[in-house]
Amino acid sequence: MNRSTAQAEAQPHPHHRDRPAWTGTGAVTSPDLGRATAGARILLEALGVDLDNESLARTPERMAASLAELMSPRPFQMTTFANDGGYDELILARSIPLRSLCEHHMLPFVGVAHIGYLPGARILGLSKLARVLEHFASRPQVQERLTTQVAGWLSAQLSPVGVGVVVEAEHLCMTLRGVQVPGTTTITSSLLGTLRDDPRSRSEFLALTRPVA
Ligand SMILES: Nc1nc2c(ncn2[C@@H]2O[C@H](COP(=O)(O)OP(=O)(O)OP(=O)(O)O)[C@@H](O)[C@H]2O)c(=O)[nH]1
Ligand SMILES: [Zn+2]
Repeated sequence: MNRSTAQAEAQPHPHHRDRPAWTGTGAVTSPDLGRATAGARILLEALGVDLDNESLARTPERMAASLAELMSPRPFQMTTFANDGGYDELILARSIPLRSLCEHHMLPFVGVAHIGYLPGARILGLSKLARVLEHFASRPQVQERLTTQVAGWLSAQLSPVGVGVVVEAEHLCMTLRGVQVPGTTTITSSLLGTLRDDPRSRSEFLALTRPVA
């Protein structure tokens, strides 16, 4: 068993260029909750919210803590195993719940991801497919980048034959406000290696990620 840590990636990095290549952009640094609370108070008061009652008095603090929580991925161990049996078919985790924060409005987007790969010499602990999704979702995001970051991470960590990631999500900035189109979901995908280049593998992956009727 080969264990390396993804923990370091979640630590603050003063310079973006110091991050591992697969990190991509957008991981947050250590939050200053005191300053965030003061900022939330200013924001709410400027928006005309009266904080002078028991229920709302601690709302700036809760707001700061909630946003920080949504941007704090849980550290996880990266665990791979030798592909001793020479398994060479798709490994796919379907309908993994997803929550992230739209970086344009700081409102949630929620949905599911289907994450799969065709293994090479190593296979990944299954839970890590969900953990890596949470890892990249827990930061200000756009759905396209989230999708490619998860695929890029799997590719870099496992050197698999192919990788496929499909994300389907509802953006509250689009359904609750702004254009207000409830029920609209956005689908993004990132296919690498054989899953991108070989039409049969590609169709099999995309068929398996379609909603079950
Ligand atoms: N490509 C992409 N766009 C996103 C995502 N999340 C939100 N957006 C879009 O970001 C855009 C920001 O557009 P702006 O015109 O600057 O903001 P806005 O005035 O609030 O726009 P409306 O949402 O149309 O009211 C909007 O079109 C959002 O739908 C995402 O994950 N990917
Ligand atoms: Zn948005």
